[in-house]
Amino acid sequence: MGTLNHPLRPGLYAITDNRLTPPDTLVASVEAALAGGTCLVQYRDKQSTSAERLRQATDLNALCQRAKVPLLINDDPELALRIGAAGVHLGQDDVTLAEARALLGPDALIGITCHQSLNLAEAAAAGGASYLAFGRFYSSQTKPGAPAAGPEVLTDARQLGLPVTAIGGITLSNALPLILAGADLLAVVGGLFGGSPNDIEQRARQFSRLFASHHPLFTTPE
Ligand SMILES: Cc1ncc(COP(=O)(O)OP(=O)(O)O)c(N)n1
Ligand SMILES: Cc1ncsc1CCOP(=O)(O)O
Ligand SMILES: [Mg+2]
Repeated sequence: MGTLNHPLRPGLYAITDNRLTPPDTLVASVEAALAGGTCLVQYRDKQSTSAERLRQATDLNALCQRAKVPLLINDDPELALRIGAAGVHLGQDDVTLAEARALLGPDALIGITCHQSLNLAEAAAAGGASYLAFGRFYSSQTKPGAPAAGPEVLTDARQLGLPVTAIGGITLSNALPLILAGADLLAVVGGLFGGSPNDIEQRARQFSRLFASHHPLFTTPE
């Protein structure tokens, strides 16, 4: 996964969601996910007002900084810049990678959605992306219309030398084939934050254990 000095560690990538992590439970839910070994967090919120997004992202950034885990903001490089988040995740219809890189600078983490396309991944790698995201791999209640992908793209994308992320309908029951196919990060919404909030830490820990057992570069944080 990437080079030795790359700040991204392999493991669970927790993504928030208005429905499953509403404002009143957002911080506690992410705190539980971090306690279970989550190694990357994305604030993804397409419904709240700008003021609410600013407050929630600020709270999450403080939490993630304490845990020494990068926080990325979905879609919104300006919000990432404003709160000093580690970076952004961008899709093919969002602000371009070049614009985000110009705004956030060389050290920002910028992840790019590549759906199931190695061509999109090559373009993202050439443009300076920090990781490549593929999916959806399974049916997803969070984003049902996302284009489908198969695990072979994860294997093929490893040749590009960047961390490879899988997303879409991932649960503890279907995660392992994606790690074995080459995923460095599993980006999860429903499979982590769906179900009982009391079990978020335990679910995160079980995802982390899958990486510990099956990913060659998995390390536990200091
Ligand atoms: C890790 C990760 N991968 C893919 C996405 C999807 O991004 P995008 O295609 O821009 O869709 P939205 O999330 O904005 O609906 C993601 N957010 N994170
Ligand atoms: C944002 C996104 N992009 C592709 S699938 C997806 C949703 C992931 O959520 P879930 O883990 O609940 O399927
Ligand atoms: Mg987007």
